[in-house]
Amino acid sequence: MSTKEDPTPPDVRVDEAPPSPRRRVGTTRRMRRHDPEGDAAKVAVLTGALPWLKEFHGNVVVIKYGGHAMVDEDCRRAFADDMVFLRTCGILPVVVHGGGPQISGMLGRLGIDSEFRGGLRVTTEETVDVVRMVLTGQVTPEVVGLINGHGPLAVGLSGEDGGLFTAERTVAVVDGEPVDVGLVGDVVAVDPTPVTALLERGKIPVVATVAPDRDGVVHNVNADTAAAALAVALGAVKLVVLTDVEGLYADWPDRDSLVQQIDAAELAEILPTLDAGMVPKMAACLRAVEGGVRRATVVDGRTPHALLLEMFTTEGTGTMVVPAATTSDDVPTGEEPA
Ligand SMILES: Nc1ncnc2c1ncn2[C@@H]1O[C@H](COP(=O)(O)OP(=O)(O)O)[C@@H](O)[C@H]1O
Ligand SMILES: CC(=O)N[C@@H](CCC(=O)OP(=O)(O)O)C(=O)O
Repeated sequence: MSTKEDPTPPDVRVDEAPPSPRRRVGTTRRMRRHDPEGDAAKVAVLTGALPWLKEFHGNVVVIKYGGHAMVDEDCRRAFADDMVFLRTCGILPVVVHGGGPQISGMLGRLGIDSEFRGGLRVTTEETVDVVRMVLTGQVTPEVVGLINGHGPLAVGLSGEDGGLFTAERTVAVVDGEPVDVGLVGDVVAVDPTPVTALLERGKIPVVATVAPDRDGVVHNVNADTAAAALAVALGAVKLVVLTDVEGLYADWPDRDSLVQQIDAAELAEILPTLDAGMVPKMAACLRAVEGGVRRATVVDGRTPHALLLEMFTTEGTGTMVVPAATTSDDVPTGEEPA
């Protein structure tokens, strides 16, 4: 059966083409198969998203966009679409990007080795120059450009701009022992004004995570760490960390041990046992929920639109960190935006 109103021919998927004007040229009327089950499924997806749209509307969501999640072209485009989707729905996305592989690539081209201890890059004065150059000169403009393919929405800034972040030199923890990793900082103060000013103007802030200490010395800040600090300072309802793995595996690398949900107390307990790569990420999720962010999730950035699936379905995807002693499933709170 066909409907005379529908402009789409049977071999064209509805989501592949924008609506076109109804064409009635000669006998070539565009038709589509009647598909009640398919239509019902689409309606269920859309209506299922409603409580989540209400939950997030008018609220800040911080998205940490990891360097490994930026590599694939389709995923990059999907990421930009998702940011614009959120903004168009009246949600306030703030992007904090990484760029670890991109920094390592540049260091390699310059003949400088990359070394990580406890998940943090050992950072000399020479290294921090390269980190700053790659993050603010290469990765930020690329992410901004991707989003701005949709229109002039994204604006790039770094922890050095407008006093956004103040860093303090930190140490890595390896086998329970503190290890000096050089000019690596933790965020000890956030002035969110540069970000909130952009949000008030309808923009999407895109943040690079180099930051000065109190003496103005620039430090290399892990992007997961910075995203958590910013999410807390902005009173975000959610932190979403896009990475190159499905989520947290309790027994890495056993693929059957993917953790769907974990509370802050349980996470604090297993944190010291995790492999180095995952430590800054899970420590960041813990910091976020302990700082008042309702949910922090680690999502597979290699799957296009995993972020939408995570945010707008009750089943979600990836690993969700919830405040301690949260026993209920993830359901919309029904609270009004802050
Ligand atoms: N328990 C674990 N669960 C999931 N991934 C882990 C775990 N332990 C170590 N990893 C590694 O951590 C990586 C993610 O960290 P990282 O490479 O720093 O990501 P990003 O660049 O997104 O910040 C995964 O690709 C995986 O190889
Ligand atoms: C101190 C430290 O390790 N800084 C990171 C900053 C970039 C980052 O965090 O990038 P991803 O999110 O892609 O890993 C680094 O130099 O690689």
